[in-house]
Amino acid sequence: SIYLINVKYKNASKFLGRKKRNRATCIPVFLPLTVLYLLSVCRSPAASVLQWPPPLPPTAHLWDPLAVVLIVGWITLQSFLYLLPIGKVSEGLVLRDGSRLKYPINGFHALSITAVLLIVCLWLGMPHGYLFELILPLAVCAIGVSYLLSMYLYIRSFWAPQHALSLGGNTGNPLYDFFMGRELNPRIGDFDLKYFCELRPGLIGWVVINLGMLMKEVELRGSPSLAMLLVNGFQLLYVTDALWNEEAVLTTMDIVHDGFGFMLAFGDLAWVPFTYGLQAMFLVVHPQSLSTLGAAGIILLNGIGYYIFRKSNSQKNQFRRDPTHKNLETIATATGKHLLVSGWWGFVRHPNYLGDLLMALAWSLPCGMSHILPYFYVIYFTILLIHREARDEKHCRAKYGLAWDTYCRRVPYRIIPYIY
Ligand SMILES: NC(=O)C1=CN([C@@H]2O[C@H](COP(=O)(O)OP(=O)(O)OC[C@H]3O[C@@H](n4cnc5c(N)ncnc54)[C@H](OP(=O)(O)O)[C@@H]3O)[C@@H](O)[C@H]2O)C=CC1
Ligand SMILES: CC(C)=CCC[C@@H](C)[C@H]1CC=C2C3=C(CC[C@@]21C)[C@@]1(C)CC[C@H](O)C(C)(C)[C@@H]1CC3
Repeated sequence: SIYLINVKYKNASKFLGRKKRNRATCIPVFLPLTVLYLLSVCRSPAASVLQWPPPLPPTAHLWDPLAVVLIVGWITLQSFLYLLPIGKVSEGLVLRDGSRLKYPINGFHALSITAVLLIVCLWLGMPHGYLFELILPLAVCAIGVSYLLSMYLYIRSFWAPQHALSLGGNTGNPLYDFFMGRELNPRIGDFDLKYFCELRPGLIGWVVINLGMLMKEVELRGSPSLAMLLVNGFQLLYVTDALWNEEAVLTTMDIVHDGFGFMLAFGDLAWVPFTYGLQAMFLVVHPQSLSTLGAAGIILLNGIGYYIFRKSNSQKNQFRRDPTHKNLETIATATGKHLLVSGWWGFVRHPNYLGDLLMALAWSLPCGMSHILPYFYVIYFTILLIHREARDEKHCRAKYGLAWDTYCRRVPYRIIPYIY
């Protein structure tokens, strides 16, 4: 059947829609430009995405050798921390050839050591707020690294055995495959490139950049604003949670199904660190005053979102690791696996997405209602999760057949109860 799957995907390029091909050609150009555009608009006084002409920076502002040193140094530091023999080692899901890969679970250690190093550097007088000035060259450099990495990944995939290739990124159409990623789990020795990029340099880099924006605000106004503290606190909680629960990432779609290509390399190394924290950068140039009551409401919203996100993700992970763990109602599927139909997964079909979206909204609200730009993350994330939900639904219907249809009848709403 694996042979048939491979034949099917070899022929797929013939049938790959023109729309999909065009999208795969445009996105590697369009998305990096979007990052630079958003950063430039965010720093401009008007911060309006509709202003014409757009506030494009002169090319000289896009390049700084210091940015190259910082990005290369940062990735080297995170690689070194990844390789430290601390924490446990966990096994991923069973692969098509029946084997299971081993992954180090030391992300939280990496975050803690990075935090200590950062505190020492700040204590020694490092001007961390300078990240605000350097943000465009840093983004350009991170985009460059993600291009180089994706090209390396694409080329090396031709030496990978058939069973190590992803199904979705193996169509024979070079641009589409470059974008989606041909190889599923590219490794250099034991170093897993996809797993490393997904959780380390970009995710930790995101909160380090946020801290830089907070320091810049202190430089400009003497102390951090309540809005800035909330944005930094919420996003730090999100990143800490991801690294504390690092093992759970081994069962996400990206690790299990998706190849490692431009989409994930760029997403992990450039998109996440430079667009997920736009709110903090916005606050440096556009300070907001926030009432105590307003702040309390936003903290409550983030708390509810986080509770739903964490509880639902943990419930599914525990259930997948030990199906007898709790007395939850389930339905049997032909694969031998069960689907939860009670608890969080009986509330909506993607309770974890609902929690994530509530948090996303709470990250933007401290920036006030005057601009759309700080709401970029909520808008993008809603689109991403709707698309992701549809993709997952397709996978699950193909895998579980009638049992999935029964689940959908029992739990009719996808993400938001009574709405979607
Ligand atoms: N901040 C960001 O940029 C992003 C964050 N995320 C977050 O990452 C997390 C993981 O998301 P993602 O990987 O997309 O998907 P999920 O963690 O929701 O996993 C979907 C899988 O869960 C299993 N499943 C679905 N329904 C049930 C059920 N009723 N009972 C038991 N198992 C079920 C199925 O896999 P199987 O049956 O094979 O186990 C399905 O393929 C989410 O919290 C999401 O919000 C995701 C993308 C981007
Ligand atoms: C526009 C573009 C290039 C999109 C690429 C999508 C990626 C940015 C996201 C796909 C899935 C992701 C996940 C996280 C970060 C964003 C990407 C890489 C994640 C690591 C964030 C923290 C969460 O707790 C998580 C571990 C569940 C999550 C996993 C998926």
